[in-house]
Amino acid sequence: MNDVIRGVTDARARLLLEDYRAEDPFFFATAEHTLLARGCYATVPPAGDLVELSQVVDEQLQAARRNGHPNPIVVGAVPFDARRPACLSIPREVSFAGPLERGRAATWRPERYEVRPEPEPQAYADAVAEAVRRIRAGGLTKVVLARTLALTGGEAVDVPGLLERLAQRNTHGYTFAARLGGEGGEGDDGAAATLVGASPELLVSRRGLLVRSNPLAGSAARSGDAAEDARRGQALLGSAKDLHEHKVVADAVAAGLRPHCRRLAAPAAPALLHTATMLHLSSDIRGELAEPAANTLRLAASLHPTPAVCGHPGAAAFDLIGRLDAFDRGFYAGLVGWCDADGNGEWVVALRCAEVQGKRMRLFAGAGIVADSDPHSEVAETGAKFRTMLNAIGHVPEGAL
Ligand SMILES: C=C(O[C@@H]1C=C(C(=O)O)C=C[C@H]1O)C(=O)O
Repeated sequence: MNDVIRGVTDARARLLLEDYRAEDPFFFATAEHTLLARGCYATVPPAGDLVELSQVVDEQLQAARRNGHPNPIVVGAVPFDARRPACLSIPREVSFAGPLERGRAATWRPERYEVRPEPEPQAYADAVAEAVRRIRAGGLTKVVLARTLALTGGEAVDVPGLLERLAQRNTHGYTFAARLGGEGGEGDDGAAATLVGASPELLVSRRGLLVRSNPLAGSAARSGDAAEDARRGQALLGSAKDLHEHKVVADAVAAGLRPHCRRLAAPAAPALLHTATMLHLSSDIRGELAEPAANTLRLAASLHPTPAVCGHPGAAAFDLIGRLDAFDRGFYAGLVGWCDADGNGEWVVALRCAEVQGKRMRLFAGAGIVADSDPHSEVAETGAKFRTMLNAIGHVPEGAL
């Protein structure tokens, strides 16, 4: 078997992106490196929850190493409801390279899609209004509600092309493509689904004893004009509603990591993070792990789902999402990433993404709801969050989404 395992190779990031094919299990690009995984050495069996899954993953990685795999890593995606089966595997070969440079705008002929909001924007606004009523009645302080756009094209979506355009436009984020095989991954047309996106949000990374998380919450759409964006950024940094929405998340992440750490540093106030389409309040939280250090997926288990995608308190928010979200989140707002046999890795929150299957694509976007949220602003915010994917598809919607 060793002759088919190439292990870590050094390759230029652009070549990895050009090499990615729709049947590959995993592609992942960050501001620091690019990773392409090929083939399947082993699939990770399901586990009861994320803590158990982190143990199963570690056992599989140690076994692969004992059996001679030169560089076993686990790659893939975990659903929002982490008790449901994840889609994780150890690939046969993995290539790492440096970061991708921002690409030239490639010329391509955008596909035409029929676009259907699910639920309708007004139904989403009604769900937000209901969440605001429940928050004001007490029992919870924040819940994240989401909606989707269902797109149908004339032919199968060109996943490598879509990934390339996402990666070129989002070099500061985390661009990914994770093949969703097995349960839930095969649709009626027989094609396997792929989760494709460009997330701005790092759930957790570990390198040696260094741990990092970068929770986001509190958002504004970018305008296309630098002066106007500066004004919106200042407004966001001064907004009591958004600062509250953010603090709930930053505090929960610090509390989740602290028991694993010897030292932990969290900023007193958030900074602004710019994506190609959005502005977010961002907290860069860093720590040094206590030994024996937990592996990255175990750290993720202490954080997921954060109030950035669920709410606070977590159990009440999770329950309310089940009642008010009009669709099944599947892998949206779950985890995407990788980890190695030494416990290092990176898991990002599966946001600004779509599940692509044959001719169909489902885009997802959510927003944090607090006591003084306005339903129509949340429709606009989720509409703006769809732009990451819509821009990469080349779809210019007529009117508001
Ligand atoms: C839920 C999403 O985004 C999350 C929610 C945010 C907010 O409510 O301000 C900001 C960033 C993300 O943590 C999404 O993009 O779908």
